[in-house]
Amino acid sequence: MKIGLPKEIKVKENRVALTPGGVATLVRRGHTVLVERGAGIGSGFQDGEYEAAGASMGTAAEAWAAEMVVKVKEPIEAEYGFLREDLLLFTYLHLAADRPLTERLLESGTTSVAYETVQVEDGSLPLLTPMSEVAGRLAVQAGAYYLQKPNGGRGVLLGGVPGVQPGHVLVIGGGVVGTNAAKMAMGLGAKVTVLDVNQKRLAYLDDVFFGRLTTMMSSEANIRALLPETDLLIGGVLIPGAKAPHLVTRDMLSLMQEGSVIVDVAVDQGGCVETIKPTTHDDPVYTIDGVIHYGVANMPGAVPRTSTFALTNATFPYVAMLADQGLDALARSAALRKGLNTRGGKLTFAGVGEAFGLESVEPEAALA
Ligand SMILES: NC(=O)C1=CN([C@@H]2O[C@H](COP(=O)(O)OP(=O)(O)OC[C@H]3O[C@@H](n4cnc5c(N)ncnc54)[C@H](O)[C@@H]3O)[C@@H](O)[C@H]2O)C=CC1
Ligand SMILES: CC(=O)C(=O)O
Ligand SMILES: [Mg+2]
Repeated sequence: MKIGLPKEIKVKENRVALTPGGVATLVRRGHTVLVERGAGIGSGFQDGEYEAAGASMGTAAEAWAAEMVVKVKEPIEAEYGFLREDLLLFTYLHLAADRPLTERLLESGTTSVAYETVQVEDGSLPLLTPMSEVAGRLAVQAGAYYLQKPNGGRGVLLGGVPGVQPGHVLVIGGGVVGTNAAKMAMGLGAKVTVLDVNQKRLAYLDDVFFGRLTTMMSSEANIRALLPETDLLIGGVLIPGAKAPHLVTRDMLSLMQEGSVIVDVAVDQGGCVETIKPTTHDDPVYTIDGVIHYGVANMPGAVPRTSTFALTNATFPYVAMLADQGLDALARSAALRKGLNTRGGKLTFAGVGEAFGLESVEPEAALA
């Protein structure tokens, strides 16, 4: 198969979807890989390393002309023109929060497989997990930074010092993002509370962290009770493929202290905080009612050297499956089939259909 690897052009997105090692494996298996010049630079991979791995180097248009394009982030407007009916696109899409892209994928007839909805039998999301680990950990670093007075925050050191209370980190959603955020926050010495609606998850966190954090059922009453004492709120809620529920509403901001910080990692699925909107690494925060909001939708892009390895470790087996088997891979792998979001002008992911009031069909029907 001809596989294209374009350079990411979202603001400060320095990850790349294949390492030179991944390219070498694909070439050994008989595939042709076309890499856009400079695609790996942000992650520390020179063009020469891709050439040595057997790739041809070219322009964005040449990479996009391949049968399958592998990317990291969703196509942004400047890339919409590359979408076409005989293209297989494998990348993060987060369509439930992006109507324009959903429409362009449908109009163009592109076959798109979203990393974040590939789902294995135990219900976990193997291609989202590594980036959620990164983003959960980064959320605490970002939050600690913006809590500092010169950065606009209320001047709280998360770990406190002997004789002074630590900061309080409230994590909503105790999945991968939430657990990694909680670990980092505890590592700094903060007081940590995790909310989830999944009792089993709360029990797991309670067992693993043995009283070092507090778990509570996620409910409006509990959120309202906790907000006045929260210095840093981290949003890590996910209903796979669907728009996130708004658990912190606009009126609740007045319960928070001035200079407290919200990092809503779930922003890529619309966010669990009503007032969050997507921001970029160039301009990551804004303030509403005295509360700093951080809404970067590609947080792992800030640590590309770590993230590219973590992402490609997880994606590569699926890239190889699609390269070797083409669309048959979707027929054979139930996990990959869950990743199918659009095919031949049809929407194949129900959560996206529900977000926009669009009709969706089963992936099997669109592939038949
Ligand atoms: N901004 C960024 O750069 C990145 C964003 N993300 C996003 O972070 C979000 C979380 O991802 P993961 O942690 O991997 O998901 P996950 O599935 O591991 O965890 C989500 C948790 O939310 C819980 N939940 C569902 N409804 C809830 C409610 N009403 N109240 C409290 N908890 C609730 C679930 O029970 C689950 O434990 C996703 O939207 C993901 O796309 C992930 C990586 C990077
Ligand atoms: C999950 C995601 O969207 C990211 O890593 O950028
Ligand atoms: Mg996004």
